[in-house]
Amino acid sequence: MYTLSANQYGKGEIHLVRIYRDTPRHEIRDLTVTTALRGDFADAYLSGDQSKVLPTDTQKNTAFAFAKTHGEGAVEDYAIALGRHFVDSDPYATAADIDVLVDAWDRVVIDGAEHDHTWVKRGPERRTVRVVATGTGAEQTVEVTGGVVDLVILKSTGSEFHGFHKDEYTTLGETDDRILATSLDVTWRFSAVPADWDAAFVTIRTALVSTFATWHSLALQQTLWQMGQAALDAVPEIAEVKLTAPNKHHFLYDFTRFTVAQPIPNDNEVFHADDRPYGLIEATVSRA
Ligand SMILES: O=c1[nH]c(=O)c2[nH]c(=O)[nH]c2[nH]1
Repeated sequence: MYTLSANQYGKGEIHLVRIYRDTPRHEIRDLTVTTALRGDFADAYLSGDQSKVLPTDTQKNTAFAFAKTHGEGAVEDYAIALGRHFVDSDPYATAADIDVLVDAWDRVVIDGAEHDHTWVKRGPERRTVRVVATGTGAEQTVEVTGGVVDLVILKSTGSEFHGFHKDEYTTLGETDDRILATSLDVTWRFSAVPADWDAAFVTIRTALVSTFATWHSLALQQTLWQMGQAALDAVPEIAEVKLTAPNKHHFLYDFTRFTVAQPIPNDNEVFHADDRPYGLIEATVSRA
């Protein structure tokens, strides 16, 4: 009467910190890893037979072990090794999804000199890596998606919004000068392996941020379209960019309602930063 249409299982948000301490100047890598296996696991649900289930606890242990044994390259290399390991070694897994959130730490600077082993967490922005490893041997495919979440960005001018469609419920005023602010979640799908995963991330992030800053915006929609194109221009190894952008509205505070003797001017200087609701603007930009 019913069918188990889909299932997957794994460990959520394995928070692991790897310190590289081969020299007095240590390095830190702060990862939050989520694993998910797909494959011949229906019995675990349908009859309660767990004989094919590699425990999520084991998946967690493997994530920690690989931080040491496969942690020398980029985060992408680590995630690829972990994903491949699960599909190569688990006879019941046909696919493994590895999602990684990377927290950045900035080195403490004392009297102009970077400290060797102390950092301050940057946040909230985090780099993301998603690896989907499917199949084994010659049939194996590995898809890599890079990205960034919670990239909060604001420009105080260079943004307009007017000429929009209006109906009997429209109250929004037109503007040729407003704050444009968002918290970007962006992913980009790799169609080829870049020479340097870290350099690809920096190049794409720079393209996104500088386009947001320099493009004179007629709407957040138009800005996203420009940012997506800039990312594709910057790194040939990516095939598609998905952008999700809440429009973090900043409303000019209305001082004209006050009965003060001297009217208080507000020439785009004082805003109410409204956290919700927000416009939610999304776009996927692909190579034609
Ligand atoms: O850039 C914008 N796009 C919209 O679709 C929209 N709608 C709205 O009320 N403000 C804005 N701003």
